[in-house]
Amino acid sequence: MRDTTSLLPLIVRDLRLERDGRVLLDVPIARIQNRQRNVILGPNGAGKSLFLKTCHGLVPPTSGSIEFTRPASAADNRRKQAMVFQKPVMLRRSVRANFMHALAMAGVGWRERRRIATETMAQFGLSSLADMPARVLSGGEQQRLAIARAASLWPDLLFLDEPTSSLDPTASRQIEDMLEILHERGVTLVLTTHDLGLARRFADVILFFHNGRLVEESNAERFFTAPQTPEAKAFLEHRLFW
Ligand SMILES: Nc1ncnc2c1ncn2[C@@H]1O[C@H](COP(=O)(O)OP(=O)(O)OP(=O)(O)O)[C@@H](O)[C@H]1O
Repeated sequence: MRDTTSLLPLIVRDLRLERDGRVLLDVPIARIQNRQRNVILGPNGAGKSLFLKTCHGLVPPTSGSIEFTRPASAADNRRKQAMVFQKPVMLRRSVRANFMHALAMAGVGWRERRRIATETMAQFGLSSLADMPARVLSGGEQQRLAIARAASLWPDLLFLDEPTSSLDPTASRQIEDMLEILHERGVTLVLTTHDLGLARRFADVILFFHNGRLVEESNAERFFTAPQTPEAKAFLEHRLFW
């Protein structure tokens, strides 16, 4: 049963990430609200992936804070947020075993692991692949497995780095359908993408980055119809380069 006590909103304040004298991230304030579909846009090298990894706790910032409004224990925090990487990491085992391993790592008992794995595979159309070695799946199937595996404990917050990159239109649509299911089940989503079609269809909120700076955080409809900054306007007109 999903725990309905959310950690969110997540508030980012005065976040800076510097490496070798270069400012890679500069985010005075950002808010990830409960149950929203947040899409991070920006040109190559804008800092989108770094922002995700920093919010997820994988990259420590140079300064600033990233805080959940309702802080939980460290163990709860780990269980309540998950991240799917651009290149999914698959164990050299079956699809089912990939689920079982992830659930074991999260401290779920054996009987419960089997039940959750079976249910999650059924929910996301992966049952017929259960005994296939995960490494031989197509790119689209691997991405579906990676998302379903991360979602199997129904985290509060799921970060996804370019979940549809290098997928064909059908596989991309399957991923989008999965994301809609997660949204409907109350998972807050934060994803990066270069697919403006996906962003227009899917996003509630856009966080637009340029040169490491969060230039605009806005309701998605407003972002696409009336961008507030010259950078966002240029980006939407395909005129913004690094
Ligand atoms: N560990 C690191 N150390 C130093 N610089 C880094 C590190 N990781 C990323 N960078 C630099 O930070 C900048 C932002 O990288 P990031 O991967 O976040 O961009 P992005 O917006 O996700 O780009 P893309 O759309 O091309 O994936 C880049 O200039 C990159 O070279």
